Amino acid sequence: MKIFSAAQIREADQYTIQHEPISSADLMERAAGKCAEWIEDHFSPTQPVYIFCGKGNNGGDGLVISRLLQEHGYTVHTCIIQHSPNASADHTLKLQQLREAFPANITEIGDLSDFPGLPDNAIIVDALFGTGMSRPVEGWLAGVIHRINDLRSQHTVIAIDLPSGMIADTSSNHFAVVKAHYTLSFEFYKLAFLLPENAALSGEVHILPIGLSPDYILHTPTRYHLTDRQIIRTIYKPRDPFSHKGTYGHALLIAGSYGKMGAAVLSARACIRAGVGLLSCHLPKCGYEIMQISEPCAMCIPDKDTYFNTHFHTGLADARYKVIGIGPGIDTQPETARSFEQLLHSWQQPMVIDADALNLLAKNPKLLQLVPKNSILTPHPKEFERLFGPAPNDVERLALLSKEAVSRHLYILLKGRYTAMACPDGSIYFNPTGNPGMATGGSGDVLTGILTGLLAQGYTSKEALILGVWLHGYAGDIAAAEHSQEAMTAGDIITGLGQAFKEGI
Ligand SMILES: NC(=O)C1=CN([C@@H]2O[C@H](COP(=O)(O)OP(=O)(O)OC[C@H]3O[C@@H](n4cnc5c(N)ncnc54)[C@H](OP(=O)(O)O)[C@@H]3O)[C@@H](O)[C@H]2O)[C@@H](O)CC1
Ligand SMILES: [K+]
Repeated sequence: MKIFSAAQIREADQYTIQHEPISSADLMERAAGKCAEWIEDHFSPTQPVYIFCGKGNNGGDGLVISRLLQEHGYTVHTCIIQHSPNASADHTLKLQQLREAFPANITEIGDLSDFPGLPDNAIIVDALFGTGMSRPVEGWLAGVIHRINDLRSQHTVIAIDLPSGMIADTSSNHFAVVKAHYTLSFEFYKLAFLLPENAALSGEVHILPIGLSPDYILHTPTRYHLTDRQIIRTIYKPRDPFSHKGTYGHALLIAGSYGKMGAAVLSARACIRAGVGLLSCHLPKCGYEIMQISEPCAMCIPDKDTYFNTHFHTGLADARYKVIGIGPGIDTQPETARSFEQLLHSWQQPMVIDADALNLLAKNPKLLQLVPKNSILTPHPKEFERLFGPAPNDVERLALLSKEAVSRHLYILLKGRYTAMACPDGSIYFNPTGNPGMATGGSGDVLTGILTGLLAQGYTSKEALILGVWLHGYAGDIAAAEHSQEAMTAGDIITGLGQAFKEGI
C-alpha cells in the first residue's frame, strides 16, 4: 500500500473530484458517511456524542457525521471551534444543511471557557483538523486539545482522518495532539501513524476506503510504502518442481561464541526453515557439538579458537557460498574484528549483518565502506544510533536511514512496531506484521537466519528484506496466538514460519 504525503492526498481528492467526477461536497458526504457507519457499528445510540469541528474540511466531515448520526437516532452535540473567521466552502455548506435538519445543540466555542461539560460515557469525535494541519496548534486551541485528552479516561475519543494537531507527513513531536482511542482515516495510512514517537496518539487505526481514484493511486510515485499481501505476492516465488537443493543456494552463517551458542542455533534453524538449500555454520570449537546435536540439518565448520570466531575469513571462495549471514552472538573480540575486516576485504556478494557484527562496524566506521553493495543491515534503534548517529525526531531518523541506504547502496532496516526498511533506490517500506511478544532475546537472530536463507534462494536483497521481515512478523503473530505475547519465545517464531509461508502469502 502506498503512503502518500498530505499534498498528494489533496491531489488525489482533486483528481477524483475531476475524473470520477464527483463534487467535493459529495466526496465529503461519502467520507463522513463511512465514519458515521463505523460509529453506528461500534457504539449504541444511547451514548451521547460530542463532535468538535474545525472550520476546514475536517470540520466539514464532523458536521456531516453529526447530521447522519442524528438521522439514525443518536443524540449529538456539535461544537464548532472558532479558530478562524473563515470557513471552507464545504464547511459552510454542511453547516447550513445541519442547521436546517437539526438546529438544536450546535454551539460555537470561541474560548476554552465555552468548552461543554460532558455527561458520563460520551463519545468525543475529533474533527478539528486533518490533513490541512501545517503548523503546531497553539494558545487556547491547544487548550481544547489538552481538555479532550484530559477527558479520554472517561470517554471514547474518535479522531477523523488524523488526531488533530498531528501532521500527516512530518514530525509533530512535542506538539499538542489529540490522543485518540480510534482513528478513522480515509483511504491511506499516513506516515505519522507509523512513527514510534506517535505511538500513544492514533489508537486503533481503521482505514476507510472512500473511492479515491485508483488511477491516481496507481500512477503516482511515492517513497513510502506499507507492506501488504499484494506486495508480498509479487515477491514470493513458488518452488520449481524440477529444482534440487543446489537451486536454493548454500549459505554461510558466522555466529555464536562461548555462552551465546543459542543465538547461532536459533539463526541456523530459522535459515533452514526459510528454505535455504544448504547451510554451513562457522562456529567456535565450543559450539561444534551444540550445533550438530541441536540442528542436524546444518553443517559445521569449527574455528581454530575454542570460544570465539576468529578465522572465518579463509576458505570462502572454494565453498561457493551464495550469501553470508554474520553477527548473532559473535561478540566483539579483537580477533573477531580482525577476521571480519579481512572478510570484508575479500567478500563481494551481499551479506546479512546483524548484532555484534553491527557493533564491530560501529566501533570501526571505516569498515562500513567495505560492506558489499546490496548487503542488508538489521540494527535496532540503539545499534542504528551507534552506527549512524542520533536524530532529533523519527522523521529525521527516517531521512538519515534513507540517506545512508542510498549513499552506501545498502538495505538498512530499523526495527520497531513498523520496522522501516530503507532501500538504495530511496524507497522506504514499513512492515505491519509482528507484535510486542517478539521483543525477546533471539528474535533478531531468527530474522538474520530468515534473511540469509531467502538471499541464498535467489531473492534479491530488496525482495528478501520485505518478504523476510513480513514472514518473521507473521510467524511471531502465529506464535503469540498460540502461546501469548508473554510466553512466546524466539524458537516459537521459527516454529510459526511454516504456517506463515502457508497462510501469510
Ligand atoms: N478534499 C476533499 O475532497 C476531502 C477532504 N476530506 C477532509 O478534509 C480534510 C482536509 O481539509 P482541509 O484541507 O480543509 O484542512 P483541515 O485539516 O480541515 O484544516 C484546515 C483548517 O485548519 C486550520 N489550521 C491548520 N493548522 C492550524 C493550526 N496550527 N492552528 C490553527 N488552525 C489551523 C486552517 O486555518 P488557516 O491555516 O487557514 O488559518 C484551516 O481552517 C481531510 O483531513 C479530511 O478530513 C474528506 O472530507 C474527504 C474529501
Ligand atoms: K481530526
